[in-house]
Amino acid sequence: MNSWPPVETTVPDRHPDAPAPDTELPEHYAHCFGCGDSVEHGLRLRATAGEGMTVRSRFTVTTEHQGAPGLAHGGLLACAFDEALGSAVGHLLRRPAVTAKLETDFLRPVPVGTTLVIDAHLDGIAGRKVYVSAEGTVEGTTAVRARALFITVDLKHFVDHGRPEDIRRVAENPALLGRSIDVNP
Ligand SMILES: CCCCCCCCCCCCCCCC(=O)SCCNC(=O)CCNC(=O)[C@H](O)C(C)(C)COP(=O)(O)OP(=O)(O)OC[C@H]1O[C@@H](n2cnc3c(N)ncnc32)[C@H](O)[C@@H]1OP(=O)(O)O
Repeated sequence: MNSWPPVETTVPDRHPDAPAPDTELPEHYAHCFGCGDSVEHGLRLRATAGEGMTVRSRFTVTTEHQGAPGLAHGGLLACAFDEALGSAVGHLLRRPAVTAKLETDFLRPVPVGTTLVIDAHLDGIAGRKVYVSAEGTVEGTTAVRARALFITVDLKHFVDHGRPEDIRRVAENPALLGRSIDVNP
């Protein structure tokens, strides 16, 4: 295994306004495939702030998430980790960030009907680069591990690159962003 983080980093402080440990975290966008309740067959991850620089997420695999018969699709497992890792970065640092790199190790298949518990840890920060890793267990056995690089961005990133009609819908109804993101900070 290569050393991690791959560059010199500092361990960031938890933002003073980060949710307290044991706080259930809200969906960050109603139409997010990872956490949004409005997405019929989305992953609907649920997350809880942990101690220190950690967040625990849970993904229950349904029949809509299959790759092979009865087993979760690997791409959707990667998506669950993207969401879980991004949630840790966003909530603990209280800064918008996007995934630049995501790597996953699939150690065991994840069956339909099981709940993958994803423990994400913010490992280090170097300028705008945020390094974060996670382990996913099913009934106590490690099934997937992931590491990612997130880059912090301004809210302008989403305005500049998002589809205008979706941006307009959010501007008209900020509740679509749940309670996570203050659009007028
Ligand atoms: C507000 C409060 C929040 C509250 C709480 C909210 C909760 C919220 C939960 C959200 C949960 C969502 C979880 C899903 C998150 C997605 O799915 S995000 C969607 C997928 N990702 C994307 O669309 C990103 C697409 N890429 C980009 O837009 C641009 O490439 C980036 C990432 C913004 C970087 O571009 P840039 O700003 O021009 O910066 P750039 O100089 O290229 O890179 C910066 C540094 O990163 C390095 N870098 C960039 N890419 C890479 C790479 N792939 N590999 C290695 N190094 C890289 C560069 O080398 C550079 O390093 P240094 O020179 O500084 O040493």
